[in-house]
Amino acid sequence: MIIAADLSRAALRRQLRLARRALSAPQQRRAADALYRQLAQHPLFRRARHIALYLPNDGEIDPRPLLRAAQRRGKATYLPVLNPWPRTRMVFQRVRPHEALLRNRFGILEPRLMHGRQRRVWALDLVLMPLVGFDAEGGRLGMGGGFYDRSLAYRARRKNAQKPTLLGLAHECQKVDRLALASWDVPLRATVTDKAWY
Ligand SMILES: Nc1nc2c(c(=O)[nH]1)N(C=O)[C@@H](CNc1ccc(C(=O)N[C@@H](CCC(=O)O)C(=O)O)cc1)CN2
Ligand SMILES: Nc1ncnc2c1ncn2[C@@H]1O[C@H](COP(=O)(O)OP(=O)(O)OP(=O)(O)O)[C@@H](O)[C@H]1O
Repeated sequence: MIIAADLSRAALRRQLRLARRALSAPQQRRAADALYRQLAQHPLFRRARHIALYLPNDGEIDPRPLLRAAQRRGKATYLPVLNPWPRTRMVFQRVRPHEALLRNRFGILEPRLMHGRQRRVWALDLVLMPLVGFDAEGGRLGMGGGFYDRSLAYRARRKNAQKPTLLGLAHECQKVDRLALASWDVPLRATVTDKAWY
């Protein structure tokens, strides 16, 4: 059975979530600024016209400075929205600067579900992904819902699918030496932290 592996994954998640939640408000602000400086002038960000981001939750590094920069530059910006049915599905929906947001079942802010504003993942240029842990080989440990993995599952079947570029965003303290990849894990092009690119 795979219980031992599952347990260590769960324990790893707990530790890493504690570490990012322990960051103070000023540390979070500095990290968000530093992340912005790592990415805002990078060609992957500058060239992308359709970009998915997220709104920070549970101590995640805050990509809102990048969200605002993308909107200022006239890019289309998207946020993940959980589907009411099937509950395992997540879609990417366009979000505009002062749009009202609602809390989903995990307490994360998201736009109100509107089918006409959704875009298929493979038609996005860049997806900036939240994560709990990462390694330098493109490994990503998420919250455990499998939402990103499922929405990107087509990549495993079409290995040469180039779009979208996947970048993890994280605090430096979320780095681990090596994550065991599950069969459904979709490798990241890189993870960007407040300190470096991996
Ligand atoms: N900011 C952000 N938005 C995101 C994600 C994310 O990781 N970060 N997601 C990435 O997938 C999706 C939401 N996935 C999530 C999966 C589990 C939990 C969570 O907190 N689970 C609780 C227990 C479940 C419950 O409260 O009912 C927990 O683990 O404590 C939260 C979000 C979509 N939006
Ligand atoms: N492509 C897929 N098809 C079906 N089920 C999947 C797929 N990807 C992941 N899952 C399911 O989702 C569960 C959670 O996966 P995993 O622990 O890798 O999520 P995660 O990457 O941490 O979460 P998230 O992507 O939401 O941040 C797995 O146990 C698996 O059953």
